[in-house]
Amino acid sequence: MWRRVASLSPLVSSSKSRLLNQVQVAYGFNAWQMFSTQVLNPAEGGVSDSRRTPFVTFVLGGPGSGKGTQCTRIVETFGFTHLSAGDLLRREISSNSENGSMILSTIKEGKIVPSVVTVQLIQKAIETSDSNRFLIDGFPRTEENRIAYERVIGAEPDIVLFFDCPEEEMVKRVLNRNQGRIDDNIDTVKERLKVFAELNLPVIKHYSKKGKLYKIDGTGSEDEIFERVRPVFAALRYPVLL
Ligand SMILES: Nc1ncnc2c1ncn2[C@@H]1O[C@H](COP(=O)(O)OP(=O)(O)OP(=O)(O)O)[C@@H](O)[C@H]1O
Ligand SMILES: Nc1ccn([C@@H]2O[C@H](COP(=O)(O)O)[C@@H](O)[C@H]2O)c(=O)n1
Ligand SMILES: [Mg+2]
Repeated sequence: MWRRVASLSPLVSSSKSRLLNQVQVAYGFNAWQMFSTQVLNPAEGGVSDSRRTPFVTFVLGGPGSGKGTQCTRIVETFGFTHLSAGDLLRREISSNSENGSMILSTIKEGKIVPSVVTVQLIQKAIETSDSNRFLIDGFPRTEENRIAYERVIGAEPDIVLFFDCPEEEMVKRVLNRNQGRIDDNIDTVKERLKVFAELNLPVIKHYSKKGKLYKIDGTGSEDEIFERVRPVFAALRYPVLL
């Protein structure tokens, strides 16, 4: 089960990552399936068939549309694990990783970090988590992000939330955020809005065509918005860890 993943030693855990990478490079294979059936074989006390893939929700919307705020509410009410792509990237900057300076300048400019970096961070966060239901916030930002994730993880998201909010309101929220983010300034926000329209809207359209998209009106108070989100999760059936 997923619990076993978290209890693996760092050594075994990184061997598992290497194995998944080798498998996907060599065979373009569904990495989750390989992991479940061969590394965590149910016969050896591993994950059961019904729970072998986590339930994944992508949470999308423009800068300041309220993704992070609503994810916190979903976590409190429905027990999901929140993975913010932006937070994972900011953590890389703070930990002085080899990609830190590239990530910093990309975020400052409001551009998109190469998928290979972001997908690897998400993959690691999922694999080292105890949870089997995730909110992946602020990802995928581009078609390149989406395709890289689906290739590496070997699965599509189960559902996609899109917080639809007018630009004027998003700019107001970002400029009032006051959390010391280097990208919360008018020049970067303008660029982020442009990037959102050009690169993220096609991803949203893709999932809409697939029938996976839940478009939520992102205006009004946080409570009002959450009351629009609640029925989406209340109606879901997802695996429960025993
Ligand atoms: N419904 C709302 N009304 C007013 N302010 C809000 C609302 N929802 C969130 N905010 C505030 O707006 C700011 C941006 O919200 P949040 O960080 O959740 O957006 P986000 O979509 O995650 O943005 P980003 O993509 O920049 O990370 C925060 O300061 C938050 O407290
Ligand atoms: N998939 C992603 C997500 C984020 N970024 C970069 O981080 C910035 C902040 O992201 P938030 O979700 O916290 O708003 C974003 O503007 C990008 O520069 C990314 O490259 N790829
Ligand atoms: Mg956010």
